Amino acid sequence: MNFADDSSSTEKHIFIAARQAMTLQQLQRDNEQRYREIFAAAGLRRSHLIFPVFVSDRPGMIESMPGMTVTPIEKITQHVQTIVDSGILSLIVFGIPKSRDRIGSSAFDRKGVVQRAVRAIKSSFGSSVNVVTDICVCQYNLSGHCGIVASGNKRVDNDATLQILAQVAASHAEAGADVVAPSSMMDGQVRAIKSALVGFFTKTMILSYSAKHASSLYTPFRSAAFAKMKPRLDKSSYQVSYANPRQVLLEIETDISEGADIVMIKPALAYLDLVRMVKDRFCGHPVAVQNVSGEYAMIKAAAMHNLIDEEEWKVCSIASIKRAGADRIISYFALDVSKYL
Ligand SMILES: NCc1[nH]cc(CCC(=O)O)c1CC(=O)O
Repeated sequence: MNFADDSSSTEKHIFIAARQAMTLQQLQRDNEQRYREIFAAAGLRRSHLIFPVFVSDRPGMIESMPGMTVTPIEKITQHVQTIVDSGILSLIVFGIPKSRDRIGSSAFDRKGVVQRAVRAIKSSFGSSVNVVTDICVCQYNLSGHCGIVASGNKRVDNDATLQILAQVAASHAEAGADVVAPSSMMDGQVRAIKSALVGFFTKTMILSYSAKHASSLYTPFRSAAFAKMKPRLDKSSYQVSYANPRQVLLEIETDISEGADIVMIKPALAYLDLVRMVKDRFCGHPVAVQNVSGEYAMIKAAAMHNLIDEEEWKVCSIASIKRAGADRIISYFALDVSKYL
């Protein structure tokens, strides 16, 4: 085509539009290539990723986490199929029960929401899907704390909670969970769960949320899971302080000695030095990292305001978690980024 001054302006516009379209396509291809290279350089594979699944009897969108949904039990198989189709074969199940009581008894009910979901997933997918379940009572009890609050005072009763956590873990293992993941930060939680599993569910692994820091970054999760309750509960009496990295090492050491197959550090991004430290100190013991709801929401919110490039930050943050040494990464972005792997 000749674009000397005498050519019509329509022709010029068509040419410019075509060039822009090509550039965009090209740009997308270049970016895709760049994201693939970032992941390859970090050594990330799909098998490192674990995708979170919220199950409930009441479905819905999660307002605080745009793009995330709560899946009703009857649609769980369909939902897991989309995850499997993306090549992600591990998921972690979070339950949102219908009702709460003082001790969180729906958490260990054989017909509880997580137990039913795990049975459904396992009966459709068998061993081709690796199912991790979150073991805690905060979604199930009246206080919203991760332990049972003794009647009469406001304190979490660590030892009374251990028995309940053991029951929850056994009920999940019985339903078919491959990995149980205690997230309540009660002292002795791994030992209590191990003794409930031993002799019955010998293949069930324990992924302990060993170093779960007290953080406002769980707020979007809590807004989803705690409905009308205060999403900003102070859990600092049992979760780790950011000011105390030595405590992280002690928690990890204790959990490994109690039998944790995998230990976890969370949140992810401001804690990656600890991941490396733990990998080095504990002879490469498997470490998982949870890229939490607030980390997801920060990227989503900034991108919605056109302040950052969402795709680039999903990719770079996940790559950095891998580079720090994480063997497993639980992330709400897992499904989105799987196309670059
Ligand atoms: N104890 C349950 C649990 N398991 C994981 C998260 C947070 C996960 C996230 O923010 O993505 C929580 C909430 C909490 O501790 O208050």
